[in-house]
This record gives sequence, structure tokens and C-alpha cells, in this order.
Amino acid sequence: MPSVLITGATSGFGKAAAQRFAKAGWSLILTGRRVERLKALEEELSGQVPVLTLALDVRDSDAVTTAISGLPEEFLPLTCLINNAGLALAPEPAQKVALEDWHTMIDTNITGLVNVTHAALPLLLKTGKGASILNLGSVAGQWPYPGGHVYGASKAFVQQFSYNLRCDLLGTGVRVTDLAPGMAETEFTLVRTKGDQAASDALYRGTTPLQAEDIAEQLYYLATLPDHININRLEIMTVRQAWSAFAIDRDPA
Ligand SMILES: NC(=O)C1=CN([C@@H]2O[C@H](COP(=O)(O)OP(=O)(O)OC[C@H]3O[C@@H](n4cnc5c(N)ncnc54)[C@H](OP(=O)(O)O)[C@@H]3O)[C@@H](O)[C@H]2O)C=CC1
Ligand SMILES: O=CCS(=O)(=O)O
Repeated sequence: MPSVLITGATSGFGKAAAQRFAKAGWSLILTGRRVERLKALEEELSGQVPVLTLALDVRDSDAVTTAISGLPEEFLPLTCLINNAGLALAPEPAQKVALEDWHTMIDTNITGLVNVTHAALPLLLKTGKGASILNLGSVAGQWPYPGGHVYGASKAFVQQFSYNLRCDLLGTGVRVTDLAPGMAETEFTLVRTKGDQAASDALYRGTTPLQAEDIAEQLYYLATLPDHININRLEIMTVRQAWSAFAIDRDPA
């Protein structure tokens, strides 16, 4: 039975991915900080497949290394790592943002992702052919927009780190993908606005955002491709989202 390690399984893409991989019979190693949600997911899915939950903050490199290096034999070999835990904060312009929010994004989206990857690499290398690292990037890593500042830059890191990993893993059989979604309706905007439910509802109202299940389906697709195929980057948007024109600063008329 293949096994998948999903960071940030307590919500959004991570939770939907856990449900999708369980449906296909994969063993699940699920992480997140919110213990109650991990327990609820374990209760929901452990009738279907073996489930191991690890209450983990990806920013804590010692905790990450200890947990991943100590995975029980029944959850090995590790076939897929989904580096999904992440967040955006502070949608305001850069000049109005608290430094702490920038640090939190860097610590989670960059350092956290690197911590987990470093700890899981020996296991994925042992699995070799057919193993995958699926990193959650974002359209924000490629396309600038106002208020994107450190969030977009952290996702640009995810893209380049994924490509560079591909170079080093050549010959090992381990695949790496930067999966870069656009607007998707999860708790993402609630977190970004620090709990402003009205702002979150307003963003998704009157359009058709991607849903967590759409991304879970892509993750499952990527993890189960024939083992000689590596999709380097997969950018995905709702058909109701597109780019916009350059903004111009003009003198008053
Ligand atoms: N929704 C969107 O529009 C898009 C999202 N993304 C990216 O997809 C990923 C998932 O986002 P999404 O599902 O939308 O958002 P959610 O807010 O719904 O889920 C985020 C998950 O990340 C976990 N997480 C956050 N910080 C930490 C941490 N320090 N340690 C461990 N886990 C953490 C949360 O768990 P807990 O709080 O329990 O720790 C939660 O399970 C993120 O990397 C995001 O940047 C990319 C493109 C579009
Ligand atoms: O990563 C999230 C999508 S967006 O908010 O940057 O469009």
C-alpha cells in the first residue's frame, strides 16, 4: 500500500487530498497544528486506510526531523510528500505591513517546506522510482499583484526550489512538481485577513473559485502518473480568473 505524507491536512487542499488519497487506498500520514481537526480526520478516514496523525508546526525543524525520521514501518515506504502547509498574511501594501507577518510567511512557506523536505528526502530516495514531492506553489509565485509582497516571493522560492531539486534528484526516480493554483475557496483568505469572514466571503462571492477537491484531484493525478513522467510545474486557475493590465501611475489631469 503506498503512503503519502501531507502537511497542513487540517483544512483546505490538505484535508481534501487526505480524503482523495484515502479513497484510492493510500496510507496517510497527516500533519497540522490543530490537534482536534487531526483527530476528527483520523476518525473519518481510519476505517478506510491506516492513518497516522502528527501534530506538528512545520517551522520547528527539530520536531519535524524527529517525527519524520521516526515514522513507523507500517507507513513505509513513503511514496509521496505533499508540501502543502502554508499561508498568506497581510493583503495590505508592503509599506503598511507588520514585519512579523513577513517573517511568519517566510518561516512557514519557505523554512517549513524546506524542513519537511530535508527530513523526508532519505525516505523518498529509498523508495526511488515512482516517488513524488508535490510542492504547493501559487500563481502568486509567477505573477506579481498588489499586496503579494512576501507571499508571492515565498511561492517563487517554492518554484525555484522545486526545479533545483529536480536537478539534484536526476537519476533517483524521485519526481518533483510545483503545483501552482490560482484563487481557491478554502480557509486561505480567512487566514490572510486574520479572521475577516466577510472579506473572505466577498472574495469568493459571485464567481466560481477552484475548490479544495479540484486541487486534491490534481495532486492525486500527479502522484499516480506513470513513473517516467515528471510534470515540472502545473499552474491551474478557475476559468473565471485571468491576468489584468499593467497599472500606470499618472499625473493628475
Ligand atoms: N487557497 C488558495 O487560493 C491557494 C492556496 N495556495 C497554497 O496552498 C496551500 C494550502 O492552502 P489552503 O488549503 O488554501 O489554505 P488553508 O488555510 O485552508 O490550509 C492551510 C493549512 O496549512 C496548515 N499550516 C499553516 N501554518 C502551518 C504551520 N506553521 N505548521 C503546520 N501546518 C501549518 C494549516 O494547519 P494548522 O493551522 O492546523 O497548522 C492548514 O491545514 C498553502 O501553501 C497556500 O499558500 C496556493 C494557491 C492558491
Ligand atoms: O496563492 C493564492 C492565490 S492568490 O491569492 O495569490 O491569487
